[in-house]
Amino acid sequence: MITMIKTMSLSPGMPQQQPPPPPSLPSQQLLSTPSQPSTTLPLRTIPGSYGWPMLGPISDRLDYFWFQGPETFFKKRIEKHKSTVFRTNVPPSFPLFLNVNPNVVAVLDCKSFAHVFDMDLVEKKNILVGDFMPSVDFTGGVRTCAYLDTTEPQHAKLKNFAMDTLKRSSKVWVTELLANLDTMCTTFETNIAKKGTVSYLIPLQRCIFNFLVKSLVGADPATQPEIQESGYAMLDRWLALQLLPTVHIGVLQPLEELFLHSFAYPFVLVGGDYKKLYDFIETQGQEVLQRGETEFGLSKEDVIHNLLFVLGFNAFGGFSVFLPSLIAVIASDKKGLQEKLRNEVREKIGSTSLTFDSVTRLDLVQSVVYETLRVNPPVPLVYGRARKDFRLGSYESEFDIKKGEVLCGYLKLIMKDRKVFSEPEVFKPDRFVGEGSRLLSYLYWSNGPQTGSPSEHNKQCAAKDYVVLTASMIVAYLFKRYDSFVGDSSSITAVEKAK
Ligand code: HEM
Repeated sequence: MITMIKTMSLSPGMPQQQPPPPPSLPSQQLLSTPSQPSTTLPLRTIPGSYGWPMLGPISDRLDYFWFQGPETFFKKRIEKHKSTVFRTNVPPSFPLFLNVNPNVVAVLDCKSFAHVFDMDLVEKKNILVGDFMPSVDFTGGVRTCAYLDTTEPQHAKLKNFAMDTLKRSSKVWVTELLANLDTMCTTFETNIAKKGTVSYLIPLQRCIFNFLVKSLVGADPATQPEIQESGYAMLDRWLALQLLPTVHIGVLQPLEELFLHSFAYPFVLVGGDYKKLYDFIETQGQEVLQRGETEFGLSKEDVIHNLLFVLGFNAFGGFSVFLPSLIAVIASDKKGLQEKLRNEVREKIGSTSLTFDSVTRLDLVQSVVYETLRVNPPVPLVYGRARKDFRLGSYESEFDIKKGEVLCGYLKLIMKDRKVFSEPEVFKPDRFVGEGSRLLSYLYWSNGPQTGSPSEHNKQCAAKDYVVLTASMIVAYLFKRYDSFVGDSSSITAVEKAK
């Protein structure tokens, strides 16, 4: 099986593996363990403020969603405060989010953000998308794994269940992924021949949905035509209603502000869809349900709601955002990247079949996947709440953090940290090849370093390695099938089949 997938257990409360010093940092600036502050850095009051009650949060919200957009919002404040650590508000906020506290301490460099991985310092209860939490009605009244802190006993059970489900699914995962890629490519080849340009977003989502349901649930969507036909769209609607108050769309202002960011939409609008998906898993996922109940001591309801969350939110949601950005990087290339990828795939894989082991030999393919995750992290914001008072260090200063304060990391800027990544704004396909693999300690897309190991004692993505291997396999598949292809993040305009 996959040699990369390790489940090294850390003892409870033990800080996560610390990253080595960034390659471009002089030795006197080595990263100290977050919980052991360096003695040489000056103590500074955290710059920035939350502004007047109500007015501060509204003004920040309008900047974030409308006038600046998230990336400029954070960049401008780094410049203003001359610090990668500062106080600000993040949406959602007033008027109709009265119980949500928008105040956060932004941590926007690799060193200060790494404190969020230290479960001694940071609590992760109900903080997946910030202080705002979508109603538990969306998950059958159950707080699913991603909303649980590591100190809650249910977290260990559910995380172990998720990792076990992934491990067991790995054989089916590959065959199902490849079979569904065949179907998807055949569909859009036919459509390109007819229409010239095709949008691949729906075929791609169908492909992701089918292979994930077969792999994670062990069920065939084809047994229920409505699930096969519309299961992916049901998940899209369910995801959208939960996340709308926090997501920047940037095309409909000011309507977006009034109708999408001002209140939370009720579950009832997608209740029918959710019930259909729940019933499908209950009737078709007997084996995985039984394992959850007998081996992990979970109730049937906990298993189904958590499976649906892992399937729909973590896996389907994550891949639906990530894969179009990966395809866009490759399909829009004009600098010879396709040729290099094609050569690597054909030299190292040739006509042999694709396996998780064989794609780990594709250094450039994997580096392109890592670089896409660095430049376009699919989950851009990660939060944590201080478990106790502690001192947090950036490269230049230290700051006192008080128990209960929320730390907010915007990964798109964190992984462009100049002290770690040279020419951070540039997409360098081979950044992580050879010596560059040292940088994997600073690739944080999974809520932990790429060199770390997800476990019940931390909150790192259970599928950290599966995501990279799956994406690498898709790239390898495309270059076995095509000599080249042209397109962007939503459509393909031309494909040249392998000769
Ligand atoms: C491109 C795809 C994916 C991305 C970008 C992604 C990203 C993430 C991130 C950032 C977190 C941490 C969130 C936080 O605590 O702030 C997370 C957690 C998690 N992910 Fe993924 N994920 C992906 C795919 C998957 C898949 C395929 C699975 C399937 C099992 C999965 C299972 C989980 C679970 C169970 C957690 C919760 C971990 C915990 O509570 O300790 N993810 N994911």
